[in-house]
Amino acid sequence: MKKRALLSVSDKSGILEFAQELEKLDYEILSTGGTKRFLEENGVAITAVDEITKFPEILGGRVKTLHPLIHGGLLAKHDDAQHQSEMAENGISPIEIVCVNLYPFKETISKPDVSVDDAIENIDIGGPTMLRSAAKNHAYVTVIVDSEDYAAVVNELRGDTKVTTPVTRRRLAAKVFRHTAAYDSYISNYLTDLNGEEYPEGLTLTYELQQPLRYGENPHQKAAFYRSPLGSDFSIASADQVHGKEMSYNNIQDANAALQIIKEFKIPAAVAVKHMNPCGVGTGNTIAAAFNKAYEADSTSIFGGIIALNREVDAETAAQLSGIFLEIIIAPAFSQEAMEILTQKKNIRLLTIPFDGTKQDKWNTVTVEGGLLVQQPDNFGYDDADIQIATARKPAEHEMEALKLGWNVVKHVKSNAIVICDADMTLGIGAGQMNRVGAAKIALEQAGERAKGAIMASDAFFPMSDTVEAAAKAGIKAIIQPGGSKRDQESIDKADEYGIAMVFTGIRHFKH
Ligand SMILES: NC(=O)c1ncn([C@@H]2O[C@H](COP(=O)(O)O)[C@@H](O)[C@H]2O)c1NC=O
Repeated sequence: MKKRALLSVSDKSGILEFAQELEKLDYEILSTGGTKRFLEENGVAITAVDEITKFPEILGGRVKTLHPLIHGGLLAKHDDAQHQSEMAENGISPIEIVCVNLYPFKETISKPDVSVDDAIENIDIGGPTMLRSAAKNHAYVTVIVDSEDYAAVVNELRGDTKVTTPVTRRRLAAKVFRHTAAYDSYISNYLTDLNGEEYPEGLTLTYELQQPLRYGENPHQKAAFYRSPLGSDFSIASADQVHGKEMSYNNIQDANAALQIIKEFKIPAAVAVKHMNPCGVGTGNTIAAAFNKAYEADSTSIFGGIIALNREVDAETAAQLSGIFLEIIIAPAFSQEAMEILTQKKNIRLLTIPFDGTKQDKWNTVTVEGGLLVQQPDNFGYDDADIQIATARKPAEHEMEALKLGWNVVKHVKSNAIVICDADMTLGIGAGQMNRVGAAKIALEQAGERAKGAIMASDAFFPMSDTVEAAAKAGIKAIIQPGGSKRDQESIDKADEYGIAMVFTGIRHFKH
């Protein structure tokens, strides 16, 4: 009796060649409606599954292969006497190879106007059932869920033993269970979202390997990058690397940080990042002017930095960029001339990102040892409606512009965070300090003389008036901060004493 292979696929790519190889290897091929039609049209002889089950495909395809004559053939142990006698009694023959890919549920729910009915109809039931049966019985059955595996299986079947190896069968079975687990997680997350359930009793997250990395944060740490298939489409995971060395773990983190900052700006802007903190942010009428400001903001720290720009990089900007040692440049596009200039540097990584992406991650996650924290992304930007003027003096118009810039940047600086800036560039950034006045001193020292007439932004309220005092002494003219301290009045009095304008946003932007 011929060995049997059951092929039932939604995505038909590569299936014809695979079926032809199986035919050559003398397999009988069983198939469901659409797969059968496709293969027969291309000259492959097929036995219909319903010829075996003597039961038609019903309910618009909801029931095709869910039958003991199929699942008995998939689940029977080939060397178990009891199984073999039950098979014979019930007229069941073994199926040695199963090749199934599933209804495109993920692709269906990714369509913007998908209906619930359409989504439900794209939940595959018979396919995962066959995959799971075959994968459980991988001691005897070869199961394939990914067309990438067709060639490897054919190679083994062509070998001397004419069978796949136990290691291959186990590898393919593990892949199946990963695949069906991910498939179920898309379905459960979709239904959970429809019901608006926020914190279900379990969280099933699915990621796909983007790339193994040479190492992690340090060379002795192994690492890889996984992407969220239904996640943000304006992200480092959706970047296209057009030039340069392979991205590293730290590059990915830094590039992500740079992107989150650049997203705050509609006007031409440039952001330089080091160790996940901005070291310079500039805006201007052109992208070259914006980059120039970001460079001037801190021409020391930018060395070895990661740059994100929100306009196409032109030749003028490329010429400026190429004068500095940079790790990465991210932009919506690079002009041809810019590419010619920048690609002269072999190692620099050039990334394009679709800045018109509209999908956002619904949750941010971070691991702690033994667990996972989830929270909404911090999507609050500067909003005039939040602003309350706390001091006698109101900010002047140009100070207000600077306050907006400072507020948009300080949100992305590790807490405790202080930013000194004017209306189109940062002048000093104090990041990750254990006390607020310490962050202020770092930022003010870096700004130096440039602090005179500039503004200060603070990611959280001032617990006492010492930061206002330090700001005043350096010549700061306006401050933006959330407010909300029991001792706000002391800071307000201090600002009034020095004629500083201070505004409260009511929103805190801690970043750990
Ligand atoms: N209902 C069943 O018994 C069943 N058996 C196989 N399928 C799926 O039907 C698809 C192939 O269908 P066709 O060969 O008719 O194009 C495959 O994605 C397969 O996973 C089924 N469909 C859905 O549940």
